[in-house]
Amino acid sequence: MTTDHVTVAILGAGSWGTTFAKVLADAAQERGESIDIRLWARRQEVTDDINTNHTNTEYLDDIVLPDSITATSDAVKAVTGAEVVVVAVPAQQARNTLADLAEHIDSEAILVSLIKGLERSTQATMAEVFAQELNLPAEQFVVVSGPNLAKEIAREEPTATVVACEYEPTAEFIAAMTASSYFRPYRNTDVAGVEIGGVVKNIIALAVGLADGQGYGDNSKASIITRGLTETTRLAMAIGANPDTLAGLAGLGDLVATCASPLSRNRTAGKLYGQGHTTEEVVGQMRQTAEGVKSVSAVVTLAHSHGVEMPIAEAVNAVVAGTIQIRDIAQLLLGRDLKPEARL
Ligand SMILES: NC(=O)c1ccc[n+]([C@@H]2O[C@H](COP(=O)([O-])OP(=O)(O)OC[C@H]3O[C@@H](n4cnc5c(N)ncnc54)[C@H](O)[C@@H]3O)[C@@H](O)[C@H]2O)c1
Ligand SMILES: O=P(O)(O)OC[C@H](O)CO
Repeated sequence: MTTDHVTVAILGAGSWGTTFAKVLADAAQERGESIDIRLWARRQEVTDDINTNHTNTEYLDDIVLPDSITATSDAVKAVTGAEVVVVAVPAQQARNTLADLAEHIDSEAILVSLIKGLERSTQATMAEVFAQELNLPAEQFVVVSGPNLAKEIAREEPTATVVACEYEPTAEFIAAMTASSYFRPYRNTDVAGVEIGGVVKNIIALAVGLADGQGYGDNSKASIITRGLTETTRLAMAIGANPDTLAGLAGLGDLVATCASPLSRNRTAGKLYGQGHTTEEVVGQMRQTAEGVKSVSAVVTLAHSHGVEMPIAEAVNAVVAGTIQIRDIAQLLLGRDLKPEARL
């Protein structure tokens, strides 16, 4: 696999899909290689903004996008002939999006998931959804996940990430396509660990936002982050992941970025809950995807099926479902049986 003259389709021209297009374009330019990036946007006004002004103002303000990115509202046109297909739609839309395009995606194409969510109705990871819908071998599935707040990356602020594939040469290829002066990818073969890290950190960020909305300070938030990492790691190990992955960029790294940043949509949604808003009100106010709200019930169901204890995720699930009063959460978590700190 060579990185020169690659044709890439990106499905989803929101914050991260558009930013990732810029990452690929800038990396190719730095290597002195050409790349053809077709970004699929559902709405014509987004397509027009990208093609005419080289901006995606709705999601990325006045960030200028490289010329090698073209937008189309025709998803079939975007994926036809693409050697790499990147998927950046919300998790609950992944299956339908792939099913609609399955016959047009090249059987040898590499599929890259940027998604940090589980499918709510099946508790499937994106690795599972992609494999089921495209009959995709593990060697062709890559997940990219890490402390990657899109707006910071679009401004070319330095960051690292994880590019995971069970077949290391594929991860190596996608890492080579993304590496640039502001974006440093590390390879990993632990797809399950990388995916779970990205999914559960959104739920922990909701909990941190909740604490914020309640007016609690840094001790409460540090406690949630630390114990949140413990329960994330427990779930990841139960589905066969390597605990080291969760101590890395796709676990701890992303957890810190998301829980600390006012840019995080999950943390912002959590804060609204903490201020007393209902799920209907929170979803109504959020203009972008907060995956944790949709994924939390699936995470809790998955944890139950593996006999894994996840008290913070359980509490967030109860808040999202509207079955608990916000003021009762602290006592729900602090009133549990005392036990040794042992991490796992
Ligand atoms: N924004 C970030 O900083 C960031 C970083 C890393 C990972 N992610 C993950 O990337 C994924 C996408 O997030 P985002 O931030 O780009 O979201 P976003 O809300 O900014 O954009 C989502 C995109 O999906 C499209 N979309 C919405 N519903 C759709 C449907 N029914 N069918 C097809 N397309 C649909 C939207 O039009 C939009 O283009 C999420 O899983 C998120 O967790 C986001
Ligand atoms: O804005 P959030 O909460 O979806 O988080 C964005 C990224 O996942 C951070 O790595």
